[in-house]
Amino acid sequence: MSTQLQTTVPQGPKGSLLGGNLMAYRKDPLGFLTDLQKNYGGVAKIRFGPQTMYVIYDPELLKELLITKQEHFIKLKAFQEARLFVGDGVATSTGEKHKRVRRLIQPHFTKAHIQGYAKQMADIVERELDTWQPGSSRMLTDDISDITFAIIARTLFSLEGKEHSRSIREPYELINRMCAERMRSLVSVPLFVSTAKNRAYKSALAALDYAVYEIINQRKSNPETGKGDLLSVLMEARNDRGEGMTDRELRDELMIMFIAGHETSANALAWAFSYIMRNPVVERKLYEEWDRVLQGAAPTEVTYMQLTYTQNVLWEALRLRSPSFFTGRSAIRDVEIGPIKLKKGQSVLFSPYAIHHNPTYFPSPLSFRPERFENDLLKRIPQYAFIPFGAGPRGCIGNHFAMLEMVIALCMIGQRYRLRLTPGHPPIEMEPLMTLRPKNGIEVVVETRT
Ligand code: HEM
Repeated sequence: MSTQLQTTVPQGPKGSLLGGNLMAYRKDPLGFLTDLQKNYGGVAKIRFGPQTMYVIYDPELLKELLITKQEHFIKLKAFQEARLFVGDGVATSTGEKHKRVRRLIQPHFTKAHIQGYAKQMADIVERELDTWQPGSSRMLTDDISDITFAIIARTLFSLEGKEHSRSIREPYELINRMCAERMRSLVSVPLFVSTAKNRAYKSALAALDYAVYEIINQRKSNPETGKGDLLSVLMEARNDRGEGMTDRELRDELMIMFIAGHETSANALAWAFSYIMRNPVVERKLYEEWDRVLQGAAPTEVTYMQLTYTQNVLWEALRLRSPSFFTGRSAIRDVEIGPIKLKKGQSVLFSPYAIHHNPTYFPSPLSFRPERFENDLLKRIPQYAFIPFGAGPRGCIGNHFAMLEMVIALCMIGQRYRLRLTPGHPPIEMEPLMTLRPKNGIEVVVETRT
């Protein structure tokens, strides 16, 4: 496998006459993206229908794409499909609009600011755990999504209670599935055509809109609630002409925060537990660290720093099961990335999932070994060889937030309960939708930790 900056003209698998490589991708997206790296090295050329694209694995080429030449690109055109429901918020917008909103919300995501959320995060986890009964079985994936959703709702938007979680997460389930399906199709039936699927999709979209506009309207009638939170910052912001955001713009920013902010962390945590439950040695080391560092207390922004093994467990779960398993960029003008000569409009994909399976940087890539992150692994491998949160000006704004909440939730669940897969649980398979989630969820039996 190539680890040098690739200079030869990119090659790729031969596909079918009409669809190119799309069928192979649709059949097994993760296998397809991983095999390309094995077979073609640092960059591969593929074709989805009429569109020729490139998939980058080489860390140096990634640096060009995401950092040094990033101004020549916008977010992947295929994500237009996601725009139907997330709209034009910070994760999908381009140019000046993106820069303005990112600048506006960035202060809420600095390490220093995030630390102030630790107590609220811990309170939310505690409240959830109080409802768990030892000996009962639970759908862990749902519980964790409830926790990460409640954390976003409380810390960024000062919202309490579970009704927001239900009113947003339920319609999102269907939208997530359909959106992923539509993104993988060469041709989707336009939404204005009244098919049963389209009707279900549109009604889920309407439910999602209703829930988010309700939150905005409630805040408008009670502007004093949540002073200084992200919602108030968005509502008080004014552009150069002194104009505030429209309701639609507010809706788009809230939607992206709810979706990007809860699902990714929930999946990463669920994957982490799936590995811990199957690795008694890892579990013992975690217990040892929690007992030593926390001595029964909830993690805080201070003890977080000392929970290094816990962080490594999460890094390793993020490596093996990167929730954001693929993403990409589309060129807004002709541009070269290493050996790739891109025409305006052409797209480049990259897959954190596949990149993290490169044995050059991660020997025995399929093994769950948190210890590999010890002794500053991330300083010993190329900078863009490990990118669960992406990189550059379009990299994840919530990376510190996510790490803090995941450490807090992992510790607090594990301090109180030992989780076991329910007897006869089927193997946990991966389901690559908008993010990489455990297919059919993970059901566990909750045992009191002795
Ligand atoms: C384990 C958890 C998370 C993972 C793995 C993750 C991963 C990512 C990745 C890979 C990107 C960049 C996509 C690209 O380059 O095309 C991204 C962007 C983004 N993430 Fe996260 N994320 C996580 C948690 C969060 C949280 C907690 C929030 C908010 C509280 C958040 C908000 C965002 C936003 C707004 C963007 C778009 C940034 C922009 O385009 O300027 N993420 N995330």
